[in-house]
Amino acid sequence: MVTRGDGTPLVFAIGMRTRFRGIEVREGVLLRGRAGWGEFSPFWDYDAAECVPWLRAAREAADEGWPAAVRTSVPVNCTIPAVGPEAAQAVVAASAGCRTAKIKVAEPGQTEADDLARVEAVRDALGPGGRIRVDANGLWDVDTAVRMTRLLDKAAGGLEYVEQPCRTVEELAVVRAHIEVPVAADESIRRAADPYRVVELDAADVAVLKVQPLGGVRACLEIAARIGLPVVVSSALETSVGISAGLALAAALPELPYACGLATGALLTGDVVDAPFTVVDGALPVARPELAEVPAAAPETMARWTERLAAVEALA
Ligand SMILES: O=C(O)CCC(=O)C1=CC=C[C@@H](O)[C@@H]1C(=O)O
Ligand SMILES: [Mg+2]
Repeated sequence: MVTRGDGTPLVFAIGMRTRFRGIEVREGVLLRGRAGWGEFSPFWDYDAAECVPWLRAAREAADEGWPAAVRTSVPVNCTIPAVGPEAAQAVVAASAGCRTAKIKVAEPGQTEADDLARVEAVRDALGPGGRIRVDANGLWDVDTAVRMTRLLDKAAGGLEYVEQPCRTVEELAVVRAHIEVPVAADESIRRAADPYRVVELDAADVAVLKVQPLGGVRACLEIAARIGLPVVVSSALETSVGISAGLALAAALPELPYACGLATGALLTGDVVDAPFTVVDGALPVARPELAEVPAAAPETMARWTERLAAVEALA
């Protein structure tokens, strides 16, 4: 495991610009190997066993590197947290040419009217040619998912897809049978014992692939080759170290029919590399940036991650 000069692991803690996925600080550990740097940064609601693929992804990045790229640039979507209409339009305006927007909906404590207003505002900012997808993170029941997808489809002037409208694969299948909007499976793949059940149950049109939760670029390429659905690459809100792994996956996929959710560096107030990824004309370059001087995290944060890493390494 890489350490700072004094033998402590390289733990980072970076503030989020906006609360997203219930977090306000993004933490993790950077590992160095002969191939470069890897990022191990599972969210804290993952237990040690669920963190094993995250560690495998970090070790793949650090020790092996990634398969050959078939493209040098990846189109990306902008990611819009559960913010008000004006703030949502500001994200689109600052997205440096993204033609696709993914909008968080079904945020706990917010109303359906909040979601409809946010989606309408994004369509207004994006213009008629842009693509809009929404992500409910599995928080709707089936009836709400059917009703809200239809309403959001109208508010958006057409949705590209609805991501994880309900929690279970069975529920996704029922919703999919009752709506016109394509369904993208995310948690039903990355937190599932069997990621292929979404196909067995005819529950999704699109598969979302995230490198860390699914165990690395090669593991994701295997799912992409076997699942028989078009895939979209999405981040786990990583620093540019972790994003470079997502870009390596997007670069190695034979087909890339959707803009990828890899511009999430915009959600962080800082980074761990000298030249953080910056969107140009709605795309990111396939690259592996050099590490900067990473400010030391607080002692209790260091201790927490050192303990977590040891616990997961014991299972890996
Ligand atoms: O896909 C994107 O546009 C950005 C990444 C993103 O939306 C997410 C990252 C990590 C966990 C979730 O909060 C969320 C998702 O569910 O896809
Ligand atoms: Mg999602």
